[in-house]
Amino acid sequence: MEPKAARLSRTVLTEIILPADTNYHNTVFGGRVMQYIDKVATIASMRHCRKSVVTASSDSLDFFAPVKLGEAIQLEAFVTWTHRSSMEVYVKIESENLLTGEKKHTATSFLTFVALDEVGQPCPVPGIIAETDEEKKLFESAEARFTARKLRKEARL
Ligand SMILES: CC(=O)SCCNC(=O)CCNC(=O)[C@H](O)C(C)(C)COP(=O)(O)OP(=O)(O)OC[C@H]1O[C@@H](n2cnc3c(N)ncnc32)[C@H](O)[C@@H]1OP(=O)(O)O
Repeated sequence: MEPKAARLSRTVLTEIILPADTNYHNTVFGGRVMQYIDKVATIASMRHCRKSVVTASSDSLDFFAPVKLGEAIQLEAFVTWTHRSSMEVYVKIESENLLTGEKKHTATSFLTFVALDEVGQPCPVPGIIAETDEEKKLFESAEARFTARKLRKEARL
């Protein structure tokens, strides 16, 4: 199977934060951000493998700054690395004050998706070609994160 460029999986999701998305601080619910993350990362992983996928795991989600009511939230995702059937997806999240244009780095997350065949079994996915400095840095460090996840899974059994 031919490897594919990471850029081909790049996916951007932009939303405006409305009252129904907020907590009593008038900032976005963490759970809503997690929903957006899963959505954008699902699309990125499906763009890479062109198969059905499931979310296998989500690593730690680090919030650096809140997103306020009326601001835009933008999530950018791409596949950083693959193993046999699994794909690591990196998601970078920014907020934007739509009146001033000020942008803030809000959160980052790593998730793992697994491609499934027609009978729901994990199936092979293409490798990744990392081109930009960011893609190369994440590609080179991905195997260590994969190993850490495996150890975490084994420790849970
Ligand atoms: C679309 C949605 O809404 S998804 C909703 C939420 N997600 C789900 O319901 C998924 C539930 N989990 C599952 O279906 C299964 O555990 C699967 C498909 C993720 C893995 O199935 P398993 O029987 O464990 O398969 P297997 O041991 O062969 O592993 C398959 C791959 O999954 C990876 N994997 C399995 N569990 C995890 C995990 N917790 N974290 C990261 N990767 C994992 C393995 O490393 C392996 O990767 P590789 O093929 O690249 O080496």
